[in-house]
Amino acid sequence: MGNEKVAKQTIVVKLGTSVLTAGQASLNTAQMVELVRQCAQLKQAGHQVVVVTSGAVAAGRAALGKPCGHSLVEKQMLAAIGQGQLIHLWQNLFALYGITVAQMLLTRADVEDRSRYLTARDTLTQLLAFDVVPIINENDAVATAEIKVGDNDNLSAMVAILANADKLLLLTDQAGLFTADPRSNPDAALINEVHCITDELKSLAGGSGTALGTGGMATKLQAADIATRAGVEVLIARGSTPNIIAEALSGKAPSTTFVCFKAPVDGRKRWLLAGPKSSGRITCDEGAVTALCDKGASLLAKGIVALSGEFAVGDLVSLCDVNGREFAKGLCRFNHQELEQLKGVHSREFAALLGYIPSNVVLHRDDMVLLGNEAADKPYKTQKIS
Ligand SMILES: Nc1ncnc2c1ncn2[C@@H]1O[C@H](COP(=O)(O)OP(=O)(O)O)[C@@H](O)[C@H]1O
Ligand SMILES: N[C@@H](CCC(=O)OP(=O)(O)O)C(=O)O
Repeated sequence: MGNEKVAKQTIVVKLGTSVLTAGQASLNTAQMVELVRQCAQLKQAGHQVVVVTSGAVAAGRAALGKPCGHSLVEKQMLAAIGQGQLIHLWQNLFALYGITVAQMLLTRADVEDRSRYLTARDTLTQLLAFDVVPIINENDAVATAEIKVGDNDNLSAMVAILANADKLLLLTDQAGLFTADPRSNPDAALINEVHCITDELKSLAGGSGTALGTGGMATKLQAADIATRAGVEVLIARGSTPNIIAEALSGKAPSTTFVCFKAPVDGRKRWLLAGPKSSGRITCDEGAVTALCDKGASLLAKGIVALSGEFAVGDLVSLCDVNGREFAKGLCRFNHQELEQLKGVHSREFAALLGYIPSNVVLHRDDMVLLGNEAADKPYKTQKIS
């Protein structure tokens, strides 16, 4: 950080199991001490820090000392054992720097529901205002399949949106995203800058190469996709590199930066990006895509070509062009049965077809967020690292 004046930023630091265990079966305290020192340095430089921590399952496994953790319920039990140990450790380590920490355990349900999202956001904001470092993990012990995020990469993107963060730093056991998994491809090149998360890029990202990690690079790309769309810059870097937090943020260490071209979105539109899952898909004709993307219009039934999925009034749906590219999402004012009758139809015919007119538009502009994922000519740049 040096002594140079930097604008105060909110930085979310996600610490994967791979970093916290340094490749061993239990938490590596020396590594955690070093990461806390670096977070304290960030705060010293005037930034706000939020930590998204993995490692509860690893800590629980070591504490129990019996072979287990293959089934979901066993993993949940291990997380319940390990979470207490994990937060206790963070609390003691941050206390060495006079920093108070707070624990927040979240599931998808906490961000899906708008009022719960606002509560989590307000708590987080309040903690930061009081100079506390929030330490966040998924509430694994109670996270059923329906409500779990499932991996801390996606969770950290949601947290970055909740915290209105400037940057999300994903620290892992690799220097970033490579053109192939470096564990099995030693010639793989580091991708140092990503401009657009394309299907080609997604195909380069494999799962976790270890028994303890969840999701590998695939979930880190999903996280980068969500966070950059909300205006948060995302970096992936190796957590064990000396002074990595400052070095990655200043662009001095090898890393992958997901450049954010989108202006930050506000309020409800941030929640639309972080919170609800899409329940259906609406395919729009070319005219509708242009009207929505370039002219600030709302979606009319006339521009709908096809639909899929089952959704109720107020559910989140994805809007796609005729090539299947998702370009927006938002809250639909009709259910799927109604829309099946109304697609391609002018609103003046709604009353005759339905017997009532719930709304003249299918998706109002205010309830919609554009994803801005135009195909880029050069989606990424690679770099040789020694
Ligand atoms: N294209 C890729 N570039 C870098 N790492 C990759 C790639 N594909 C898969 N991986 C794997 O992703 C792993 C990191 O993810 P993960 O194990 O989930 O770590 P963490 O616990 O830090 O979230 C790496 O150890 C690597 O084996
Ligand atoms: N919530 C889990 C971690 C889940 C997860 O995504 O792990 P990782 O891929 O190591 O970041 C735990 O605390 O063990």
